[in-house]
Amino acid sequence: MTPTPRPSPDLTRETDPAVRFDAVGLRYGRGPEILSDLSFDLPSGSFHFLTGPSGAGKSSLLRLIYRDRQPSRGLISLFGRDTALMPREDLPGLRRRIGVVFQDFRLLGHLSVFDNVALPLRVAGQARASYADDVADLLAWVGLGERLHALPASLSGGEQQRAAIARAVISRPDLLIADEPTGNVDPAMAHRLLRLFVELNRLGTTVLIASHDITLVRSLNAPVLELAEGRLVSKPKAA
Ligand SMILES: Nc1ncnc2c1ncn2[C@@H]1O[C@H](COP(=O)(O)OP(=O)(O)OP(=O)(O)O)[C@@H](O)[C@H]1O
Repeated sequence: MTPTPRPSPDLTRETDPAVRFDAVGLRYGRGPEILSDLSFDLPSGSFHFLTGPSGAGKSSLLRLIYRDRQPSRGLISLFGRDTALMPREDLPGLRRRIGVVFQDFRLLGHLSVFDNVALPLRVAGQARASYADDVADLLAWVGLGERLHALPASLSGGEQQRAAIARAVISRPDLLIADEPTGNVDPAMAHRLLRLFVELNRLGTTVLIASHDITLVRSLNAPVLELAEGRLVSKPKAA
């Protein structure tokens, strides 16, 4: 992957974890608590998997990290800052530091694959000439070199997923969170995408990958956060 500049000034102290959950709980509306007593750190520069059966709360935990939801109780810090105390106007800057691969991809339907992937760089104010080659190279790497000008609706599910991954990693975010990022691709492509995440991590990005593909999870010797019925049943000793 071709390095591109980080999108925002990094005010994080080296000792701050990228993510800290302290006794976090979440309920949707008046429903039951679907995440309970979550306490863990993702140290800056670490690589973790998040596993658990369907419905265990993986997507909900990721939603809390990118602040799509606020916890019903407990504290969440990102890059050393308590998110509950963060002014609303700081939220876009925070989100620019986080690359997200959504389970439903969320590509913009009116933009080409190229323009979807280039979006984080455009938003960060970079000129097209400075990123065009990087975007094309990355898309070729994920097997979409022939689909640069296609609209998302004309892509298969696996192709959309790969475009979504390319968009999440293109700006080398400080933190990458990915929700079942290999759910729609064959095993060979899944391992290729995993290599991309490992390379991104090697370049300094903190990575959290939610997956219930145990074969994939075991293919790396990375620490695992395991959820069952909304509780962490195992977490790495250092966390
Ligand atoms: N918007 C919502 N409103 C109410 N309940 C929700 C909402 N989203 C998720 N839930 C409930 O929260 C629980 C956890 O769901 P979540 O999608 O986080 O699990 P998951 O581990 O990601 O599952 P999967 O692997 O199937 O994606 C489930 O019981 C689900 O029904």
